[in-house]
Amino acid sequence: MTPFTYQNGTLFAENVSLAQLAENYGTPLYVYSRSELENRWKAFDQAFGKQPHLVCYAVKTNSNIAVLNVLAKLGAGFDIVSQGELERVLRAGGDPKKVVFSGVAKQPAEIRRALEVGIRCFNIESHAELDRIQQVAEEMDQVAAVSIRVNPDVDAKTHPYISTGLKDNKFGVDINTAPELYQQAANCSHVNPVGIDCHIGSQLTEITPFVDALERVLALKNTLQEQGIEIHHLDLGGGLGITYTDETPPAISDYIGALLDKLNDPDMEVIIEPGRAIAGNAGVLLTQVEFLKPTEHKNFAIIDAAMNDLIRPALYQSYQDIVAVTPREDGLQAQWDLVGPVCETGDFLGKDRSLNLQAGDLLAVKSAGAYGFTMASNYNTRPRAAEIMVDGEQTHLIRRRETYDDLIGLETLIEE
Ligand SMILES: Cc1ncc(COP(=O)(O)O)c(C=O)c1O
Ligand SMILES: N[C@@H](CCCC[NH3+])C(=O)O
Repeated sequence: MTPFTYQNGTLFAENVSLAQLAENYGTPLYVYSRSELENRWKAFDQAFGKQPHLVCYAVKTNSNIAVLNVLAKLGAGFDIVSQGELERVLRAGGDPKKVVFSGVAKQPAEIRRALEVGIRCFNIESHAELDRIQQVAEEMDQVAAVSIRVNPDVDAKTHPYISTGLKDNKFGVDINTAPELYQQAANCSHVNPVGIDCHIGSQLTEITPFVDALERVLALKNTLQEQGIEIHHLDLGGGLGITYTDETPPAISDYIGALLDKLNDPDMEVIIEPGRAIAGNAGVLLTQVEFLKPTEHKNFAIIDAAMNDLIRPALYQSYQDIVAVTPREDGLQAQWDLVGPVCETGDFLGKDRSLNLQAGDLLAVKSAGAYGFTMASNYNTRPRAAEIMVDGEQTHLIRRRETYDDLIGLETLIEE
C-alpha cells in the first residue's frame, strides 16, 4: 500500500496534503513517509523468521539523519561507504556494532575512525585494501573483522551502470581468486576474516541472479572451510528492485525465502544491505510548473526541479512516474517533456508524459526516496531542496532548504 494517495482530488503523503506542504515549505521539496520506511525495513527483518540476520540499510540511498534515526530505532544495521556516512549513522543514534563498511577505497583515516567506534565488519574489495586495513589495525593494536567482497560474475540483468557483480566491474575480487586472498587475510596478525560479502547490482527484478550468486558464495564457503577458515556470516548485499512503472520485482518475503531455501543452514548469520527497496517508494519530489512552452515539434513544461535535484533520469535514462498533485481537466492536455531550469539538454525529469497542465500546477515525481536527494548537487548554483518527513498527520522539516550563504560562504576571494 502506497502512502501517497488522493484524498478529495489532492495527493496526500499519509494524512498530509502535498499542496499544503508546497505552500508552507516551497518547491522543489522532497517528502518522505515514515510509515513506509518502517514497514519496508520491518518486511525485510520479519522475512528472516528465526534465521540469525542483520538488515543493514544502505545509507547512500537516502542518508538524512532523520531517516537513519527512524530505522535505527527499529534496530537497523547500516551499510556505509565513507566516514561521512559513518558520522551520519552515529549522529542518528545508530549502533556502530551493526555497521558494515563497503567501498573500493577506504582511506586510512576512515579505517581508523571505524575501528575506533567499533564497527562490525569491513567489506574488503582488493588485495591492496587488505594490506591497508592490516596496517591501520596494527598501528591501533586492534583486530579488524573483515569479509572479502567477491564477484560471483552473474548477470544481474539490470542497467549496465548499476550492475556490479560482473568480472569487468571495479568492485570486489574475482570469486576464483578469493581463496588465496582469504588465506592471506587469515595469515594477517591484525585482520580476522569472518564473512563473505557480495553485491551484484541494483534494481534487480528477478530472484534468479541473487540465488545464483549465493550458490557460488556457498561453494566458496566450503572451499574456505577446507582451508581451515571458518565463515560466520554471509553478506548478500542489496539490490532488490522496486516498481517505478511496470516492473514486477519479487516480494521481499519471496526474495528472502528463496535465499534461505538455497542457504539451508539455520545457524548461519545472513546480512543484507537493501537501500532502494526500503526508501524508493517512501518518497516523492514535489515541483511546480513554471511555464508551459508548447512548440511545433515538442511540448515543454518547464518545472522548478532539475537534474541537480534528481539526476537519475539524466544519468540512467530512468523512468519515474510524474503525477499532478491536484489533477485538472481545464488545462492544456498534451504529451509534455518535463524539463528543469538547468543549462543542459539532458536536464529532464520525464519525457512524453500525458498530463493536463497549467502554469503554477504542482507535480509529484514518484519513487524519489532513493538516490534522489543523496545524488543532488548545486550545479548552476542552485540551492538543494528541503526535505520533509511526514508521520501520520505530523510534518517534520528534516533538512531546511539551502541558502545562498550555504552555497557561497565556503569560498574566498584571492588577495591581490
Ligand atoms: C555495496 C552496496 N550495498 C548495498 C547497496 C544498495 O543497493 P540497493 O539500493 O539496490 O538495495 C549498494 C548500491 O547498489 C551497494 O553498492
Ligand atoms: N544510484 C543508482 C544506483 C547505484 C547504487 C549504488 N551502488 C540509482 O539511482 O539507481
